[in-house]
Amino acid sequence: MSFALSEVSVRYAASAQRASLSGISLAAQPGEQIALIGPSGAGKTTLLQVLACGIAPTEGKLELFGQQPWSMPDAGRHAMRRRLFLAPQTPPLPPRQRVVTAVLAGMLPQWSIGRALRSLFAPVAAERAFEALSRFDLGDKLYLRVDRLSGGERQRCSLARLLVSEAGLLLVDEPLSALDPVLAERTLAVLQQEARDRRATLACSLHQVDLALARFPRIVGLRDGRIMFDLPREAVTDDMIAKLYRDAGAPGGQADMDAPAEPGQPARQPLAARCF
Ligand SMILES: Nc1ncnc2c1ncn2[C@@H]1O[C@H](COP(=O)(O)OP(=O)(O)OP(=O)(O)O)[C@@H](O)[C@H]1O
Repeated sequence: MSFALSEVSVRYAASAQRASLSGISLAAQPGEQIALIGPSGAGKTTLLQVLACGIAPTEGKLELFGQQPWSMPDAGRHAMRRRLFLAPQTPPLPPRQRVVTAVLAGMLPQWSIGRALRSLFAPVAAERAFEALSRFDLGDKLYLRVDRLSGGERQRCSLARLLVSEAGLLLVDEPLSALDPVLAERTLAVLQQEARDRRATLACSLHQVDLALARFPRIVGLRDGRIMFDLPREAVTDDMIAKLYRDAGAPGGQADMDAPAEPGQPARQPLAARCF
């Protein structure tokens, strides 16, 4: 098993009265490709952060590669993080850094401190960065400064980091948000091919539902921190998608349903429970 979440809940200190994830159970075999879909605020980023050991579950259990990272000493958990790669929604690329250095940061977990320091001054594997960037049509940007890139180029530069990593679990958070439809399709194809080539597990959050259904064999629909469905794409219906996104964030959505009922009125059912 690449990962297994059982009954995982997350409450952020800043919004502790409401769980951002509620009792999530989800597991993936090596090599599986899973799309996470759902409205804004559904908990997709939080779920990826939990899988990346960036956030400890408030309740429940996380297993990665058959081990429980939060039962380990810090050093063991850091070692485990080297086996996964999280490409965040907003890439943390230093603006004044050259693209080559930013991409090679994806290799840092494999390098000694000496090699990492040397590479800051003279990139030690520039050809790897060039190959990765070329797969996203950015080979000519190798020595440009990051702040000279467009938003879409920066996003793909961040994904090139994933290509030079050696991770077996690839966690990708909305990788296509700054890309036009043609580039989005090509970029996703590169990510999925890379995952197949290295037999890595890929979990990818997407707002492009059509693309998710067209390209991913397994679709997980999240809403209000809960899994609404976890199905092969052939089993996902238009009705399920409509319900997943219906009234999300609008008055009458989950937040409204959580409000106490008026005296004498029956307690209101959460929206999720009504829909599914
Ligand atoms: N650091 C934080 N502190 C407090 N609440 C947070 C924090 N991060 C996320 N949340 C809350 O947790 C919930 C889930 O957020 P999350 O970012 O996981 O959703 P998402 O599905 O990735 O949304 P989007 O599609 O808009 O990126 C939201 O209600 C959000 O406000």
